[in-house]
Amino acid sequence: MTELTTVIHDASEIVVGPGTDTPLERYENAAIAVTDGRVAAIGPIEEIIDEYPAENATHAIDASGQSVIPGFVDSHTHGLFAGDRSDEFAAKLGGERYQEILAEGGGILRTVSAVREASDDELLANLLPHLDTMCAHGTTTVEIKSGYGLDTETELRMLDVIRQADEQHPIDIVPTFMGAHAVPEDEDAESYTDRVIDEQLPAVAEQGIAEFCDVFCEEDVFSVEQSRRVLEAGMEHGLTPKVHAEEFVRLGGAQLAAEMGAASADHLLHANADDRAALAEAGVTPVLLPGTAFSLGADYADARAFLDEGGSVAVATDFNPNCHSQSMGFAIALACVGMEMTPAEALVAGTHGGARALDRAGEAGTLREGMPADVAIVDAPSHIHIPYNFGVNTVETVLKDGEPVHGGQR
Ligand SMILES: N=CN[C@@H](CCC(=O)O)C(=O)O
Ligand SMILES: [Zn+2]
Repeated sequence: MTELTTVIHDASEIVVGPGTDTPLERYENAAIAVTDGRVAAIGPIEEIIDEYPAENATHAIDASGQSVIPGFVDSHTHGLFAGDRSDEFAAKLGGERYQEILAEGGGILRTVSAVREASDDELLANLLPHLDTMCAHGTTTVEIKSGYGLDTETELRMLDVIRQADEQHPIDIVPTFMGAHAVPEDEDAESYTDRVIDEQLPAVAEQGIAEFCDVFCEEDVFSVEQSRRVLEAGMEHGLTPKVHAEEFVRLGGAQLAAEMGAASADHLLHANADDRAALAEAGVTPVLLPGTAFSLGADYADARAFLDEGGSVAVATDFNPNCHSQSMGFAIALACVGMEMTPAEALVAGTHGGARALDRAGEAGTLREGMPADVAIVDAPSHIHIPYNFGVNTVETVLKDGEPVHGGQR
């Protein structure tokens, strides 16, 4: 028998997702009914409430004065880590460069040491509170990468902890293998690339615990050719490619992502018009990470060019020890103020765009009929308040598959 899980009624606004002629399809004075965890009906309240009376629902939520949006899909994080690199944040403010810190064995390599020393239980205990914070800020699906192990044992441990967290926490977690995140201190990039391909990838594939394979295609990290070899090997093992591309210099990662039909190319601070055209042509989702530019003090990616040239983008947090924010609301505020996106464009990029970057456009990021009812309720009358009220969490209640997982009913 169908269960009327939830009815959210009297919302000032309900955001469905991207519109056909408008950036955002939305209803005012609206309601949404959820049966068996999925959106059964959404629209103006008078069209919904007769068929789905709130009093018949397990959860009836009065959202008057509030904006109901799809849960955020945070499509790029390195959210599983150990240690504390806040001192590097201060050093960067004092003029040190990210690449210098990495070349001296800090940065990613410092987190690698901390992760190798941490037990599985400690890693899980680190991750779960971050997931709670993400959830409290409206994220209902998050991608998390490995890549702080850089050896087979620790990469597998990271992916297994990500799997455990996915089982224990209501947020959906999408696992990405990123053995090619940095070159270990005692190795050269070429021989380490061989080890990623010959040792790590087969072990990851055998365990079936990753969906994507990502690589840091960057000057002094992995060359385009090394990145190509890793991603091709990943594809042979059934992992969909993703690329960290053009973050510090324009090396060719975006063109590689286009050539390989990657799910996404991420960062893109130095991408040019040829790169944008190649990504659009190949249907690769550009994932823009304004929090990274903010924390590095770097210039933002040219979101306007991506959008004005007819493409679409995702916006994600890039939560990691170098970019320490779990908040999609803050990423959206930066997307608006730093990258000149409209609040509607930024919201779509943080929901539907993120779902596209994770090959989940049919399962997350919009509130159309039949979709899982992953919902964030913003305690303000419109989605514009998310970036307008920057630095503040405007999300009051979060539902996953129609069930409240954060906040309360009024
Ligand atoms: N740029 C490479 N990787 C991460 C940073 C990871 C770290 O510094 O720990 C990123 O996407 O921003
Ligand atoms: Zn990253």
